[in-house]
Amino acid sequence: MKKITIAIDGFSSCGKSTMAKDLAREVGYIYIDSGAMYRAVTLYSIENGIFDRDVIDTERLKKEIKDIHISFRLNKETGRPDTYLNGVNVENKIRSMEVSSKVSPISTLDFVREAMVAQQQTMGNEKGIVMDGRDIGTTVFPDAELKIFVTATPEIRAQRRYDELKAKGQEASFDEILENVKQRDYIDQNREVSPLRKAEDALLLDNTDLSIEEQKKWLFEQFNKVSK
Ligand SMILES: Nc1ncnc2c1ncn2[C@@H]1O[C@H](COP(=O)(O)OP(=O)(O)OP(=O)(O)O)[C@@H](O)[C@H]1O
Ligand SMILES: Nc1ccn([C@@H]2O[C@H](COP(=O)(O)O)[C@@H](O)[C@H]2O)c(=O)n1
Repeated sequence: MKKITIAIDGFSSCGKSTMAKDLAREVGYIYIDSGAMYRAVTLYSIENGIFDRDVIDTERLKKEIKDIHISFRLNKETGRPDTYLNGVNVENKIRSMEVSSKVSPISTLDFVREAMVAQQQTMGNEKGIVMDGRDIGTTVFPDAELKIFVTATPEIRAQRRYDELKAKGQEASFDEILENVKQRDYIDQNREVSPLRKAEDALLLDNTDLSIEEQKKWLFEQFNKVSK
């Protein structure tokens, strides 16, 4: 079977990585969570004083972007890749509400996007990759053989994230999560560089009323059609 490139884009917390990870594991492809890379740059900026409240010192970040090294290593316990920032496992830290509230402004910066896209394209140069994000089908892999664009109502997305955090025993406010989801969607859709949008040749999946199993089955069907 020939190896292909799979791009899964869509709105915040709509299930992109759940679908992408499952498919990658089943078909033996590499899985890359591109959002984790923008989150790692954001964490670096928070930890290194590049933020003054919500203001970003863009000149400093521009100088230091070359010193920000992001990689993924398989976590044997979860069977999933963890994100490393300059050699340190930051998988939990990058999922905090503080990072979530600052990541979209960081992702509007052209030099940040340039650096991330270059690394993502290198990761995918041998195909056999499933990458999820916001601009994978439009900018990172415009020639991907399979492109999916996922959406669901903001309320259901916030509810799923809320349930996830509660199940992990973490403090969570539904209203705060919903506000964050809506705010990130707005910034991601309205930024100048590579705004979030469906690629013309992407298949649209609204999973508001689909279970994880149902969306998984749908994705496998699409994969089987294209990869033959
Ligand atoms: N169809 C579904 N029905 C119910 N829950 C789902 C469904 N798809 C995903 N989920 C759950 O919703 C939550 C968010 O999913 P996931 O992390 O895959 O979204 P994402 O689009 O990758 O998010 P992000 O934009 O933050 O990277 C997870 O808890 C996941 O288990
Ligand atoms: N290709 C991408 C991926 C992500 N972003 C930005 O990062 C934020 C966090 O992403 P998650 O997938 O973890 O939710 C997201 O809201 C975007 O601002 C991006 O710009 N491009």
